[in-house]
Amino acid sequence: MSGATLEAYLASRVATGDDIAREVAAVVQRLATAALDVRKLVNQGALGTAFNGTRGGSNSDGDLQKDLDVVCDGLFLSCLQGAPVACYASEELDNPVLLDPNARLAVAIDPLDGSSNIDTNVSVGTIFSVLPAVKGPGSDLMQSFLQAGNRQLAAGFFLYGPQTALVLSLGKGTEIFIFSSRLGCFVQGYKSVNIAERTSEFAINMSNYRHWEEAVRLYVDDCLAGAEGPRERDFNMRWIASLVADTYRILVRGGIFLYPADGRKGYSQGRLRQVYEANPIAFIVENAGGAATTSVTRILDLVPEDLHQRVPLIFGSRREVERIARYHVDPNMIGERAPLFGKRGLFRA
Ligand SMILES: O=P(O)(O)OC[C@H]1O[C@](O)(COP(=O)(O)O)[C@@H](O)[C@@H]1O
Ligand SMILES: [Mg+2]
Ligand SMILES: [Mg+2]
Repeated sequence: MSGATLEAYLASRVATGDDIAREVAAVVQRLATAALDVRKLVNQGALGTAFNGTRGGSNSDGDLQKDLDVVCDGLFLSCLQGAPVACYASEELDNPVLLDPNARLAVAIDPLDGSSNIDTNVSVGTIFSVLPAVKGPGSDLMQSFLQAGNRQLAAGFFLYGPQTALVLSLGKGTEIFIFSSRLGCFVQGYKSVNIAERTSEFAINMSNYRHWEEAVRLYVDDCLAGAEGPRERDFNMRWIASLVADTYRILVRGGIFLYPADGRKGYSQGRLRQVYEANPIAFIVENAGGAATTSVTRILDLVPEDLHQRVPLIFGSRREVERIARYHVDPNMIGERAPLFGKRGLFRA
């Protein structure tokens, strides 16, 4: 269904779905409307009022909050007033907010992902996850967000880049919509996304090399060794430091992304947050034929214990994700490099 507007796409999905599908579609529409307001703010750059400031505050994760982080959070929260959403959780808020106690959905958001990049005019985005709200005696708002990612009903992200895009999965495939300023709405830009199984491109923040565990270092060493190494081909590297932009690239041309745990203080579980970053990205990636793990465990099977919990995140081309798992569990992939070089060749992807 390439070329369909977001509205037509959602209507076609609602026609074959149930009531909850209709409610999810309504939420996506509202988020899309708020995203266009965010797009305007991002486009204004330093000429706008919400752009350059930092409130001097930090969110519950200790990250410095930019004014734009907080403004975007407010826009998404207010667009969900009156929507079929029971509760809202955000990177920028310590605790979830109650919206409609009778509603059946919960929405978790990273209102502005990659916000450390906004001053440098690099693409940033908004990541969202839609879950069934947990109801019942004794349940509190937090429980709706402490569900495994495999319970998600929908996930997506908006990318405010050279094109404003919406990447969306309702659980059967992943679609990319691009904002058409001519039509004033999102229009499907590609046929359903399918991440190439194999890749020769990796994305990782190389400056953390000395902090990684050995398995990650060896994997990257083997990529860097290129045609002369055990992979017998050259690898390219990209790191935008904006999860949404790195994910978009991988969806469009394949690749592998790693934000592993490392030895720095506060990074024993990596950097990215499970509920509103890793889970929605993993849902999108799996629905596009890729894989997402902590290195060995599937992200979508993990039950978060805390709203702002971090998790190591590795995702992208399926064969490459599987290969990285082997560096963590297969002794033949680790150990003395020289004698095992030939042996590791047995595992060439
Ligand atoms: O600066 P680092 O350590 O490379 O981390 C970059 C990562 O941090 C993030 O910016 C974290 O997201 P926020 O900007 O929402 O805090 C990701 O988008 C990106 O992948
Ligand atoms: Mg983020
Ligand atoms: Mg953010």
